Order: sequence, then C-alpha cells, then structure tokens
Amino acid sequence: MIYTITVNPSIDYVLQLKNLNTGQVNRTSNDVKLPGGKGINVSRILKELQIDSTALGFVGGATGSMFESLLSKHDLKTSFTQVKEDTRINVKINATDQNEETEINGAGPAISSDEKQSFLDNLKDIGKGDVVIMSGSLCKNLDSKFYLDIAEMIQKQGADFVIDTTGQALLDTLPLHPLVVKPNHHELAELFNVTFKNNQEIITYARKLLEKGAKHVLISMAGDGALLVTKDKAYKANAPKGTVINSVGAGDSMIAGFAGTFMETNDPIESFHIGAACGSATAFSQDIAIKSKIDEVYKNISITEV
Ligand SMILES: Nc1ncnc2c1ncn2[C@@H]1O[C@H](COP(=O)(O)OP(=O)(O)OP(=O)(O)O)[C@@H](O)[C@H]1O
Ligand SMILES: O=P(O)(O)OC[C@@]1(O)O[C@H](CO)[C@@H](O)[C@@H]1O
Repeated sequence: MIYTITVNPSIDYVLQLKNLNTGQVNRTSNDVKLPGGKGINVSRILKELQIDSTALGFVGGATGSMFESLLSKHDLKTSFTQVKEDTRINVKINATDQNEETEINGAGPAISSDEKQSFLDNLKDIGKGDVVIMSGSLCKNLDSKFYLDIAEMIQKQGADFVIDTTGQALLDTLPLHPLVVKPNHHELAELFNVTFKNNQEIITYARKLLEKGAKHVLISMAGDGALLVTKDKAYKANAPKGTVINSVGAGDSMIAGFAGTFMETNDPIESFHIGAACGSATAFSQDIAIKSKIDEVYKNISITEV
C-alpha cells in the first residue's frame, strides 16, 4: 500500500484575475476551492492511475471539515488525525497580466503533543512492501526533524519512503535511502549553493544526492521538462507543448506518477515517462490532472539519454 503524508493540508483557493493590483480591490473572473496539500495531490494522481493509496495528515476545525468534504468527491481512502486548530487556506492567484502564479500559503494549525503522538500511532501498521510519500511544509511547533523521525520509524518497520522537501530536511533523510527525491533545479542549486549553466552541471549535482543515499533522483525543471539521474546514466523528459493553466501541483503529480508506477513495474524509465506526463498534464489543467489528460500528454513526451 502507498501512504501519502500531508502534515499540513490546505483548502486551495484558486483565483483567476485579469490583472492583480496590490493595494486595491481586485475582483476574480473565476475562483474555485480545491482540497490541497502536496501529499493530497499525490494521492489524487495515484487515484487517476488506479493505484490505491491512503492519505494521512492533520486536519482540524471548520476549514478541516470543508477540506474533508471537498476531498470526499475524489473517493480517496483517508485516515486523518483530527486536531483542534483550523486547517489552513492557501491562496493561489493566476492573473493573466502576470507570468507566474502568486501563492500565499497559510501557516496551518499548531499541533499538540497528544495530537502528534496519535498521528505517529497511526503509522504503526505500515511495513514491508509499503511506501510512504511525505511532502509539504510542517505545521507550527513540529520539530524540523519530524520527517526524519517518521522516515526512521517506518524504515525500521520495513517500509520504503519518498520525501519531497528541500534544504537540510531533505539532506538529513538521504542516508536512509529514500526511494526517490525530486527537487526542482532551483532547489538543487540552493542545496549546494551553486548556479547551473547547463543540464550536465545539474546532472553532476543530482548525482551527489545519489552518492548521499537517494535511490532515484528526479530533477523537475517546469517548462524545460525533467531529468532522471541514476548512478551511471541520465535521461531527459521534454516538456510537451501545451497551454499552461495552473502548474500548482505539477511536482506532486510527477512524484505520484514515478513512485506509483515504480511500485508496480520496478522500471525507472517508464516510471519517469509517466511521472513527466502527470506533471505536464497537471500544468495544463485547472486542477490536478485527470487520466485522459495524462494519457494524451504521455504520447507527446519522449525520454532521451543525455
Ligand atoms: N509549463 C510547463 N510546461 C510543460 N510541463 C510542465 C510545465 N510546468 C511543469 N511541467 C511538468 O511538471 C514537472 C514538475 O513541475 P515543476 O518543475 O514546476 O515542479 P515543482 O517545482 O516541484 O512544482 P510544484 O512544487 O509547484 O508542484 C516538470 O518537470 C514538467 O515535466
Ligand atoms: O506549504 P507547502 O506544504 O509547501 O505547499 C502547499 C501547496 O502549495 O502545495 C501544493 C502544490 O504543490 C498545493 O496544493 C498546496 O497549497
């Protein structure tokens, strides 16, 4: 079974605007509320790929009830830990006069020690053959080593894990051999405090993550596609042509496509192909991609050795 952990899920309030004028009243041309959070997006893509998963995380308050109601439409298996404080709302602003989306992410609830323990107790049945995909920011007052603690715990129980985080939190988990890590190229550059001139330099630094223990390394590069880097080879997935509607969740979709497919096929290159298709399909969708979009985009992606 695949478990996704979204410590700090969200209601994503996605606003379409003609233009964004700060300091003024702006009125949306369209707005939608979506069940969000990196692990939630992973579970949603896995569902599209007909791969079972169970979504875990902290959910609370009136916004938490709304989040669960929004999520129930997607018919996912969930086992959330209820908390006292409110699940956060994250605002995503897509203004046609801006090139990039603007995101304003809430901090999320403070988690009590009892609530934290209840969450950890919920992981006790995870074991051999299971994969835990952990992604996204931590709630207030959760130690920065929370992901590391979970990784150590589930690895002792015989399960594999995937971690989608950045900086020291990512580096700390590498000695535990995550199945796959996926920093984007900016996050990789920040990790090693370098700037990249070309893909070969990106590959060189991606290999350092393998040397530190990661089993597979994906480097996502938004509209420039992605790289799969193994110990002795590297592969590029092109970014197919398409109209970008909302790239929020593209990285989560890529991780879901890779990890879900790898669990079933043990084939890193096919998993990479499907992961790239999931990422681009989400970028070309208002919400997280559906299967028909993933299949359509898959045909326009080629994987080449670099
Ligand atoms: N504009 C785009 N055109 C085509 N494909 C895209 C585009 N943006 C993203 N993708 C696909 O999705 C993958 C992941 O996107 P991206 O690099 O933005 O990940 P990310 O930075 O982790 O995103 P996020 O954290 O917002 O989910 C890319 O490697 C690419 O394959
Ligand atoms: O604040 P975090 O946890 O880093 O990111 C949260 C988030 O931006 O990530 C997803 C897109 O990847 C959205 O659904 C969600 O709002």
